[in-house]
Amino acid sequence: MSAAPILITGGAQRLGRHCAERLVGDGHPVIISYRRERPELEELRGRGVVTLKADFSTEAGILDFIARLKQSADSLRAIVHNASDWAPDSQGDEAGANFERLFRVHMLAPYLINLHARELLEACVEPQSDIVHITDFVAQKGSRKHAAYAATKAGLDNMTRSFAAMYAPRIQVNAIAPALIMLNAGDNEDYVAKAKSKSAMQIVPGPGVVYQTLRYVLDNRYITGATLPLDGGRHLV
Ligand SMILES: NC(=O)C1=CN([C@@H]2O[C@H](COP(=O)(O)OP(=O)(O)OC[C@H]3O[C@@H](n4cnc5c(N)ncnc54)[C@H](OP(=O)(O)O)[C@@H]3O)[C@@H](O)[C@H]2O)C=CC1
Ligand SMILES: Nc1nc2c(c(=O)[nH]1)N=C([C@H](O)[C@@H](O)CO)CN2
Repeated sequence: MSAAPILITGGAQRLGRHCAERLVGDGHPVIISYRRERPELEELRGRGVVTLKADFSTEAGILDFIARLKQSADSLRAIVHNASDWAPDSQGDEAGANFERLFRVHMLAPYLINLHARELLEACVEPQSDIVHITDFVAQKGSRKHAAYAATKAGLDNMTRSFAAMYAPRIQVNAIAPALIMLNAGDNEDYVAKAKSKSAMQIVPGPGVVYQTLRYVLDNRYITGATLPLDGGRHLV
C-alpha cells in the first residue's frame, strides 16, 4: 500500500513549491493546489506531484476544490495550508472586498478543508496525521499597511488551537509563523536592508528554514496546538 500523500495548498511557487520538492525528495507523495497554470507545474508533475487547480476566493471555489481532492485521494498524511495573498490594505470602495478575499483564502479555505478532509487524515494508515497552518509573525503584532492580511492570519492562528483540541489525539494541528523568509521581485536594496534590520538575525534565510520547521512537526508525535515562530528574533528588535 502506497503512503498517504501530503497536501500543500498554493504549492506552485516559492515556499510551497520548495516544501513540495523537498517532501518528494524525502519519499512522500505530494498533492498541491495552484491557481494559475504555468510551465513550472510541468516540472512538478514530472516528479509525480498531483496538481489540483483551486481558487479560494469564493466558498464555491473552496468546496469545488474539496470535491476534487476527495476524488484524488482516499487518505492524507498531512495538510499544509500555505496558500496566501499578501495584499496590502485597499482604500475606499475596495476595502471590504479586499478583506473578504483575504478572509476566504486565509481562514475560510483552511476551515472548510479541515472540516471536510478530517476523514482523509483519519484514514491515513500511519499512526499520526498533521495539519499545519502557515501564518505570519504579524498575526501577533499587526501591520500598518497589511491590517486585513494580519487579521486574517491571526484568525488562522486562532483556528490552530480550536482544531488541535477538536482533532486530538488522532491529528496534530500546529502553526508555523514566519517573518521575512524570501524576497519578492522588485524588492530594492533599501527594502532589503530595512527588512533585514527588523530581526535579530538580520538575514533573509530562504525557504529551507520553512521545510526544516515543517519536517520537525511531521517527525514529532507530541506537538499540537502550537505556533512555532520562524522569524529570526523579530520580537527582540
Ligand atoms: N515569503 C515570505 O517571506 C513569507 C511568507 N509567509 C507565508 O508563507 C506562505 C508562503 O509564502 P510565499 O511562498 O511567499 O507565498 P506566495 O505569495 O508565493 O503565495 C503562495 C500561493 O498562494 C496562492 N494563492 C494566493 N491566493 C489564492 C487564492 N485566492 N486561491 C488559491 N490560491 C491562492 C498563489 O497561487 P498562484 O500563484 O497559482 O496564483 C501562490 O502561488 C504564505 O502563507 C505566506 O503568507 C509569511 C511570512 C513571510
Ligand atoms: N503570501 C505571502 N505572504 C507574505 C509574503 C509573500 O511574499 N507572500 N511576504 C511577506 C514578507 O516577506 C514580510 O514578511 C516582510 O516583512 C509576508 N507575507
